[in-house]
Amino acid sequence: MTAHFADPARQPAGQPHFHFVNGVLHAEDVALPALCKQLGTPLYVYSRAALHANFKAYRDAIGERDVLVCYGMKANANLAVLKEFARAGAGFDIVSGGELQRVVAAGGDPGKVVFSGVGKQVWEMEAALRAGVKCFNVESLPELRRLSQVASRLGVTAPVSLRVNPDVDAQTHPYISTGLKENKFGIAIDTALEAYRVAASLPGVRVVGVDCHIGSQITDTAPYLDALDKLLDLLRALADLDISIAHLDIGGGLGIRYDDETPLAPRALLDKVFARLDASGLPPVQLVMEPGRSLVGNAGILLTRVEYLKHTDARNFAIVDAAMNDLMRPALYEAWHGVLAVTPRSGEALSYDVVGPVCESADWLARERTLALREGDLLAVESAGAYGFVMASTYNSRPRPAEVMVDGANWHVVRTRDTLASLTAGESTLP
Ligand SMILES: Cc1ncc(COP(=O)(O)O)c(C=O)c1O
Ligand SMILES: N[C@@H](CCCC[NH3+])C(=O)O
Repeated sequence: MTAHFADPARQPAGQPHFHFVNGVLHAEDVALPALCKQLGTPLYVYSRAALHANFKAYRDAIGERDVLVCYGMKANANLAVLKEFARAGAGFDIVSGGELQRVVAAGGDPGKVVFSGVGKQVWEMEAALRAGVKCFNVESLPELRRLSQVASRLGVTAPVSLRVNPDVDAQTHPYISTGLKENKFGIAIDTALEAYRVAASLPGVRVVGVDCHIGSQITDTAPYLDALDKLLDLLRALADLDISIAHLDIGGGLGIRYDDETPLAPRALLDKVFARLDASGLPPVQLVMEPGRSLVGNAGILLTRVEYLKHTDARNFAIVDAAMNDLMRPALYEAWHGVLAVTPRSGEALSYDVVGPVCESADWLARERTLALREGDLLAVESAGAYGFVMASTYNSRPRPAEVMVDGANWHVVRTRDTLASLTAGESTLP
């Protein structure tokens, strides 16, 4: 198929499976206007081929090394997405009992699940122990003690890593940095050895690994390597205490291209990590990774239709039918997402703020974008596959959008739009 880019300067950013064919945006071989006609908007569209291409980038970088990729499923927890990664052999990084339930429902192997999160509840520990997860990434001493008690009561021992907070600056948005000592995550690196001693002494847990995750949307290898050096020192100290470690988990966080960022390719990071491990003089350990965004972010877009064009003295607004409740990242982090006309038109282009119908001034998807628009036009919000639908809410009593997976020339609705009835389900009024 020949792809004709309406505006070669503005192809979908880093999204090879979304492309213009004869001036119309396609997902793989599916023309998006026809899809919207059938399913309505707003609509999340994922490319199956893109998911697999992203996973393959990890596999190719891993080669023959012993690395388990545990998909950080908080980025996109749709069952169809999980199933693709489960079939490809991925494990999962979960942060709740609900995520565990989804992994099982998607056919994932609990034996390849690592359980992260600072606030694990007793029922979640019990469910994970019963399912037989690979490891609990424990984030505090109180959690460690609780886990030991819960496991002892069930007559099992819980496999644990301690999530170490290495106090490195991941140079990312402050809301998505997790490896600084002022962040709530993990156990401070300078107290980690003592925490491992405690772990080794507790009856209900058994130490299997060391874990770390420093943040998200990281585009440089340096913070990872700074953290790794600290973890390797810890491994040496643990070896001196005869505490043996089977795996080292370096977390996720690899950044993607939203605008003009250079993404952090798995190979660029892993080649350097392997070199450090090989030079460390330590016995070989399995490496675990927890990538989320880099597996799904550029495998998805959000389609929306222009309801109104509103021109004021100060601004031109394209008021669209998607809003901050559907894609929260711009409102929450002032995140930049590309916006493309699905069928770009010639004519006068104006600078538009693309905004939704929600009653908040933070309800914008993009600002000051040069677009030639008419009412009824379709827009694609790029790089919406990660932290898109999963963070959607029904604020303003808006049904959450449907999700569709495109596979070549076929597509499948992998989650239907919320019904209006579902918006009042479970509520009752006083007599
Ligand atoms: C513990 C943990 N692992 C993995 C991830 C996935 O991160 P990312 O989507 O940036 O790869 C996150 C989110 O930042 C996380 O908190
Ligand atoms: N929700 C964030 C990422 C959070 C990472 C989870 N620890 C985002 O959209 O960028």
